Amino acid sequence: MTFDRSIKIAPSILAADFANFGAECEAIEAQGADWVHVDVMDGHFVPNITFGPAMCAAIRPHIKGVMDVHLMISPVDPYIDAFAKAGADVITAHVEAGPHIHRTLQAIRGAGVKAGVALNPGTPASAVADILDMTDLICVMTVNPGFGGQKFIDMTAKIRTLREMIGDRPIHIEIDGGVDPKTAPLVAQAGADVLVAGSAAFKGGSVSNPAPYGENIRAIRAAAEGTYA
Ligand SMILES: O=C(CO)[C@H](O)[C@H](O)COP(=O)(O)O
Repeated sequence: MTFDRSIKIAPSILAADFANFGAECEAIEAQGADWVHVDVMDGHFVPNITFGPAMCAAIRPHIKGVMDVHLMISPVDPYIDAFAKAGADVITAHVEAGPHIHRTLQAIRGAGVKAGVALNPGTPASAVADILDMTDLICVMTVNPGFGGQKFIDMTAKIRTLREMIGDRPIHIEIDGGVDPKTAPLVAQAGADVLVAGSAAFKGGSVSNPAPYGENIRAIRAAAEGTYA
C-alpha cells in the first residue's frame, strides 16, 4: 500500500446487503471504490454490533484493493492479530477505546498492518499530537459512531488543525460519517484525502443493478475534487 494524497473513496459495507457481502465488495470496487471500509462494532464501545475477524477473512478474497478495518470496539489489543490475519491493510482503533493508544498502534504496525487512529467528534486534534510518528491514518468521525445514515457534524476546523500538525508526514486524513456530494468538498478542502461513504455510496443500487454505485462514487469524488456541478 503506497502513500498518496489523492482523493480516495472508501465505501462502508455497513450500507451494503448483509446477505451478500462478497458480491457487494466486488460490485463496489468494479464501480470505482478505491478502498473498502469495514465497520467493526461491539455493542459496548458503540451501541451496535456488526461483524468480526471471521467476516473480514471471508470477504478478503473478494477485495482486490485496500481493506480498511475500523474497530469500534473496546478493548482493542486482544483482537489486533485476528484482524491482521484476516487480511486487513489498515486497522484503525479509537483513541477513546482505552488508555494505551500508543501500545495499540505499536501492536498494529508490529502485525505488519498500517495503523490508524480515530477521533470521535468530542475528541480534540491534540489527542494525537504525541503519536503522529506511529500513525499512518487519522480518522476524523463526523458522526458519533455506531450507525450509518446519520447527519454530518462539521469537523472542518479539526481537520485543518490535523493537517497542520501532520506537516509533511505520510499520514492520511480519513473522514467517516455523513459524507455525500454536499459535504465531501468541505472536508476535502480542509485537508482530508480518504472519504468513507456508506449510505451515499450504496444508495439506489444493488449487486444486480450496480450502476448507481458508480454514479454515487463519481459524484462524491467529483465534488471532493472541486468539479461537482
Ligand atoms: O463508522 C460509521 C458509523 O459509526 C460508518 O462508517 C459511517 O457512519 C458511514 O455511514 P454513512 O456514510 O451512512 O454516514
